[in-house]
Amino acid sequence: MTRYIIIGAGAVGASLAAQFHAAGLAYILVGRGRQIDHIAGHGLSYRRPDGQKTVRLTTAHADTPPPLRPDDVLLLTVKTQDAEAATAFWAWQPVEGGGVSADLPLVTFQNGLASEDIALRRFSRVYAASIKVPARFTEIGEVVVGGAPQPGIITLGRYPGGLDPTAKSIGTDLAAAGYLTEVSEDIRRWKAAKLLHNVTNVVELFANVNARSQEAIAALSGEARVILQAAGFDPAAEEERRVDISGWHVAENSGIERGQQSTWQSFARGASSEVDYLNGEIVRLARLHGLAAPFNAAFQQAAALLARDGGKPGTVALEAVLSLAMTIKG
Ligand SMILES: NC(=O)C1=CN([C@@H]2O[C@H](COP(=O)(O)OP(=O)(O)OC[C@H]3O[C@@H](n4cnc5c(N)ncnc54)[C@H](OP(=O)(O)O)[C@@H]3O)[C@@H](O)[C@H]2O)C=CC1
Ligand SMILES: CC(C)(CO)C(=O)C(=O)O
Repeated sequence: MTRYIIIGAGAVGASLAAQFHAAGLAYILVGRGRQIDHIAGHGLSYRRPDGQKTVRLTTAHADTPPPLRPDDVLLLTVKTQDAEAATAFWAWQPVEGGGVSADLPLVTFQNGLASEDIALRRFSRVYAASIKVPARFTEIGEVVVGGAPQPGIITLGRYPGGLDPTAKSIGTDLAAAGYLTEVSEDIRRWKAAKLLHNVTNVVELFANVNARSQEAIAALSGEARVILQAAGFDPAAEEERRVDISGWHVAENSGIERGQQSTWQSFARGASSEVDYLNGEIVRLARLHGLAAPFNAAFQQAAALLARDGGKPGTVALEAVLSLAMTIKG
């Protein structure tokens, strides 16, 4: 039986572990700091629209990784800025019976386009997942997932392209764990499509009036689409989905608040920022292709300064960032 090593015990990783636990799939949740100590000692408080449970998960601390087996699959659920260190560590662990973990399958769950290439530097079999899972981790020991009736939607494929029996088998297990799951031969298109949304996460960091917030969202996403297409990406369209998601929604009063997506959560927790891999990915592609991405560059810069100064969401005005965009040339 496949055993899943889930690396990162935050919003996505701890909720995956709770879903695997309920489905009877074999897994170990590996985390660090107070979060994994709390989950190991007291269980995970897991809130879903139908109620809250304390789940006693199988855990390990990142400093004392479990011995790996040949049938393990690694699920990378850290943020992109931690993917380099995490894959450097996890690639070279011994595997029972011989070999190193770089030959085990590894699935990247990050938003953005960077983590697959980071993983491919060391892992020979990389699978990418594009996930729409409204999850929240802002309090130690607690994770909320507001998707209903299923926790969320996962699209998965071999990176950079294709499908193989391992991708299909991971997809089957994710479906058994309750996710609306689809496998894709061209996962890069789904990752690019998701980035069109995630470049707008950054808007939630700034104090705004609603009208200007919509203007910022449209500018960031529109600019990202132009740059991605110029860089050769062909973002997938929602209508291409083969899995029926028409009944899926984010439940009211589920603990998932509008305007508090994953980037906001990191700033609220005082954790590091993923913005350089979201808006920064668009800026990087623009520069590679001789184009300008002033909106993504301005929001990237404003978010970086907020992080540098330890600022909380809502302490800088959105108008100031929109004005900065008008001054940026490249
Ligand atoms: N939250 C959401 O709703 C969604 C998130 N995503 C994406 O999923 C990815 C994960 O996000 P999310 O779950 O929100 O992130 P979180 O910050 O909630 O969780 C990541 C966890 O990984 C831990 N971590 C970092 N490095 C290591 C390591 N080397 N070993 C063990 N643990 C480690 C972090 O610890 P520490 O706190 O100490 O840094 C943190 O607890 C991101 O790319 C995000 O954009 C996608 C869709 C939805
Ligand atoms: C799925 C979604 C939109 C959840 O809010 C997300 O990607 C995020 O929080 O970054």
